[in-house]
Amino acid sequence: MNANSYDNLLKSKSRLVLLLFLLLNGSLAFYALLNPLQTNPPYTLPGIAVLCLSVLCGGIFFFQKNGYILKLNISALILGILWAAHISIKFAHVQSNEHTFLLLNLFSIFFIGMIALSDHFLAFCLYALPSSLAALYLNDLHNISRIIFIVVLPLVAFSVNLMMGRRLEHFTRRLVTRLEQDRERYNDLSMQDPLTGLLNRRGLEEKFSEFKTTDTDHSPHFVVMIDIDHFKSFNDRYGHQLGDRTLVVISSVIRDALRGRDLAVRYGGEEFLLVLRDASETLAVQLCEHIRQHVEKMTTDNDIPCRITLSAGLAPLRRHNLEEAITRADEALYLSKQRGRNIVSLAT
Ligand SMILES: Nc1nc2c(ncn2[C@@H]2O[C@H](COP(=O)(O)OP(=O)(O)OP(=O)(O)O)[C@@H](O)[C@H]2O)c(=O)[nH]1
Repeated sequence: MNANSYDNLLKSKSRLVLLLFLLLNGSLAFYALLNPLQTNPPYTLPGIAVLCLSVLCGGIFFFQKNGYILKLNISALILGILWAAHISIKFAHVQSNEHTFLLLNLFSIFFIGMIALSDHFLAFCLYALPSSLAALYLNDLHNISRIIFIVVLPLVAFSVNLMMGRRLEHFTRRLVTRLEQDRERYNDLSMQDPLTGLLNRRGLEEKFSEFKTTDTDHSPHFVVMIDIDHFKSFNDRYGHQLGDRTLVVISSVIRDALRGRDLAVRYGGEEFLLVLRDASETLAVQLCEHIRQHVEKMTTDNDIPCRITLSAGLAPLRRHNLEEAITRADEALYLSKQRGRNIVSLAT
């Protein structure tokens, strides 16, 4: 669930409202044909138009994907005018109980409006206004208090409902955005090594699978394994805390040396893995050498009490086969250790 899916939810709600509105109007028009309130004439042209329009628009809008609110407002206005015309034509032939006839018709219109358009104030007004005005005009303002009561009561309920709905929507939208941000933050944190801030193994998996799907060119990539030399003795001599500090400093040297597109991972305790993207062999070796020399030259400026070195092994990444490249880089790293450490070796 994210802000986008929340918007989609609101969109599908508007679609349902539009279809429900047309269904209710079509049903009322159909019922009025079968069982007219006033049988002379049994049906009117606007009444038939309401039925045909509701069925036709319902069928068309069912398959459309956008613009539901605009369609709802336009449908509300057209159907509202047609109902007003229907009421006026029928009223001309009413012999008795004119007031009841008008009130019952108005009641039907407001009933549909309240059910289908309770979240759409403009559509409700466009729909209900023509019949209300027609009823006031036809009634010579006789029953004005009743008609106003029928009109005003829903409007008050509407305003309260709308206000609550808006607040709820605002709150939900903020909540969804906040949850989405938190999810991203926790996702980032779960991919990060807390000590060094580099990616952890989960981060490597995630970023590497992204890289695999977006990598379209066939430039060479390299995988590098880096291991701090004699780190056990360092820890034993200077303590774990200083060992941790050294890991942090070396991590920042690595981070500074890499380009934005490369990946730096704390792969094990004192072991780092790099994925160098779009890098030639020369560039990959140069980058590793730069890191090695920088660490070697680190002095007490970095609070490191003695000279510390690291060894590295690198191997080309072929066909996105990370496991194979790691194995080969590991072998090259082993070679560097065997050759006396503080060396960068390329897999043969
Ligand atoms: N301070 C600190 N030490 C760590 C951490 N993770 C691993 N280590 C230490 O790193 C040392 C790794 O030692 P070894 O694997 O024996 O290797 P080494 O002493 O570096 O020797 P070579 O790799 O052969 O040069 C161990 O003593 C671990 O305790 C950490 O997060 N902080």
